[in-house]
Amino acid sequence: MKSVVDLQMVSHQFGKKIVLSNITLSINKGEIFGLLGPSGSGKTTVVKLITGLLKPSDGSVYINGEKMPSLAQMKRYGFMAQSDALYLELTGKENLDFFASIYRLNKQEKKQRIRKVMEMVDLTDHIDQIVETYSGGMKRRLSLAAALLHDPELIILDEPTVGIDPVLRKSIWDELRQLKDKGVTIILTTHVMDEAEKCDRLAMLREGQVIAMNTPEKLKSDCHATTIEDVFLHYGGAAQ
Ligand SMILES: Nc1ncnc2c1ncn2[C@@H]1O[C@H](COP(=O)(O)OP(=O)(O)OP(=O)(O)O)[C@@H](O)[C@H]1O
Repeated sequence: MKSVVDLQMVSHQFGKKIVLSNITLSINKGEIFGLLGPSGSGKTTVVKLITGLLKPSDGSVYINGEKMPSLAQMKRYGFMAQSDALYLELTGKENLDFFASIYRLNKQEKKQRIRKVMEMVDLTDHIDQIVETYSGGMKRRLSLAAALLHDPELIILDEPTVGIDPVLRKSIWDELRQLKDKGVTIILTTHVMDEAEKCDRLAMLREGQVIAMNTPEKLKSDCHATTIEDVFLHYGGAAQ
């Protein structure tokens, strides 16, 4: 299977504090790969290393075989950070117009893609509303729309469904699965167990180390657990 993202013996520290230790993993094309772990376990740091926004203290990160940070690769993926990077004084549409210009979409593509992604996140009715007046969940959804805008082949989402109600969360998962079926690779972080179950493969993080990595089914059967939460407890993780 072709890998899209590779981490080779990656460690990271902030000052003297070691936050990731010796992580090696490969994420395949068309896979929904979840990073699961309690708060502070290092999920966001892994995501920042994959995006190239942070350089590992040790080891290497590759996207499509290119060592990160690679500007060419950074232009290609879609990234949704944990905190929304939006212009609050602009409308939803104006925000997406701005991102479309960064991605250099032409006028026609811009129009089509903005309509499509706003439908995907159910914000069509709020497209001309000033973002400052959006709820927290609406801002999350607009950030997701921005990450999907240029139809990327790799999507990296840090806690994408925090603050999003269960009905919309389900429809966002349906969209993510459709993208996966088209061959899009999706990496996401979560500490929601039922969301972790929906991933093709999971890496469980605890204190900066991968304590287990496999499909949710295999993780459960290997330790005779019925839930992902039990798997986490089995490997010594703390439930969230
Ligand atoms: N810029 C920084 N400087 C110092 N320490 C940091 C910095 N960023 C993160 N850390 C520390 O690194 C560790 C891992 O943080 P990280 O944000 O990757 O965890 P996380 O699993 O994503 O947590 P959460 O689920 O709460 O977002 C934590 O102990 C955090 O305090």
